[in-house]
Amino acid sequence: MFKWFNASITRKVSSLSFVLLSFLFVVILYSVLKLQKINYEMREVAQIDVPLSDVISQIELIQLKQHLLMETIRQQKQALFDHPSLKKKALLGFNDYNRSLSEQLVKAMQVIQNGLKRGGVRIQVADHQTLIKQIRSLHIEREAFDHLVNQFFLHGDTDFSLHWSNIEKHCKKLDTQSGMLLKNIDQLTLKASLYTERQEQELMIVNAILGIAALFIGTYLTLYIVQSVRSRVGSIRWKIESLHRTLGEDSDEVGANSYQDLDEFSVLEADLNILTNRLSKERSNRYEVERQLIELATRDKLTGAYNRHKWDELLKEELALANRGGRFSLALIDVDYFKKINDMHGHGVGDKVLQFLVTELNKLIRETDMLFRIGGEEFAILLKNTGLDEAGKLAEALRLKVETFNTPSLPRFTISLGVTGSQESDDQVSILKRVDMLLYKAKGAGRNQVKIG
Ligand SMILES: Nc1nc2c(ncn2[C@@H]2O[C@H](COP(=O)(O)OP(=O)(O)OP(=O)(O)O)[C@@H](O)[C@H]2O)c(=O)[nH]1
Repeated sequence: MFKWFNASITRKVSSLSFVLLSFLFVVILYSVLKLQKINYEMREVAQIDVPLSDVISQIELIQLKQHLLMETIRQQKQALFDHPSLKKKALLGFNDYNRSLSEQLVKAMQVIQNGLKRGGVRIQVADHQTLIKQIRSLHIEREAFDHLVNQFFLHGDTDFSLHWSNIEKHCKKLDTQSGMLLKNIDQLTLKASLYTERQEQELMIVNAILGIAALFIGTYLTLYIVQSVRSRVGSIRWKIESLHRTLGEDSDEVGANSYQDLDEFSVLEADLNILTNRLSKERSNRYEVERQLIELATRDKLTGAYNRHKWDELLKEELALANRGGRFSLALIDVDYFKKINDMHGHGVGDKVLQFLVTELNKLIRETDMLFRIGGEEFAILLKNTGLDEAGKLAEALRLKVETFNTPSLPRFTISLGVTGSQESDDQVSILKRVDMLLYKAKGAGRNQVKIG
């Protein structure tokens, strides 16, 4: 039982259905067996007790007729023998009585014997057997009475009183015996119907008990499952709400009253949908923030060019690739007389010059080339997979572009460039030293120049 409480909802529902179906099965099985039994008993009542009841009423009628006949003879006395028509009528009445009683007794005997033979008598077999004995003895008495009646009609005219008193005595005896037989048959019929009634009541009580037990168990288990589903759904919803609170704003979307028409699982589904949407929004926001942080960490604030940190990192990577057979070129760029620009036009204008320079350089370089600000007014371009000639041409184009630009809001200026290509066994120090030297040479040669080497 303890294990059951910890089982999954599916197992609980299955076991609940199993218990209820078992109950139903027991109720059906019990009802079928009991109804079969009742059916047999009803058949017994129909095949034995009903015909016997018919015999009872017939015998009662025969006896009534017989009493009337006896009363008539009692009044006629000796005169019976004086009138042949009266005698004949009386004789016919006795014969009819004898024949009818005999017929009914035979009929009763056959009904009981047939019932016993077919196994139809299931209730009070012994009582039925006693009935057979009583019928037999009544038969014997009836035959004896028949004999007395014959004697009466042969010798009654000579000694009416003697013969008639014998008939009266025997008739009473017959009355008593048939009365007892009728009473026994009556009781037996009553007992059989009471017994059948008891069986029906028993069936109803047992079915009611089983039904109530099934209802009780079913209701209890259903309530338990409903309660546990509701409490689990409630607990999951509470966790979702706390998660929303942890995430911050928008938490009022959960637990809204607009769920009134939905069931628990639909509400939970709706909550989860909101949470999923929120989490995916949060994830995209996080990616965006991360992207911005990376940008901030790798870009120069003033010009937007890559910063010194990124420069060191990428230069190292390119050197490693070059050492495995790749190639790249470097251009080192410095604004000529930048101090003078600052001094003459102010630091703000100097900043704008730097921003303008970066914008223009970015327009000319390729997508794979990268522009870095590596000092105050000093920049570098990393030209991936580019030979020295090509890099030299690009440097010259850059120099020319700057020299010839004409923007009214900015003072004119020039740049000097040193350009070198990656060489075997180059490292960070050697390549930087070489390109720095070239830039120095360009400066030394009068500035606004490109030195390649
Ligand atoms: N406006 C501005 N000026 C800067 C910035 N960073 C450095 N500088 C200035 O750039 C100037 C560099 O001057 P120098 O090193 O003498 O070089 P130069 O005047 O360009 O002379 P040459 O390089 O020899 O042609 C300094 O005055 C710095 O203050 C910056 O972010 N904005």
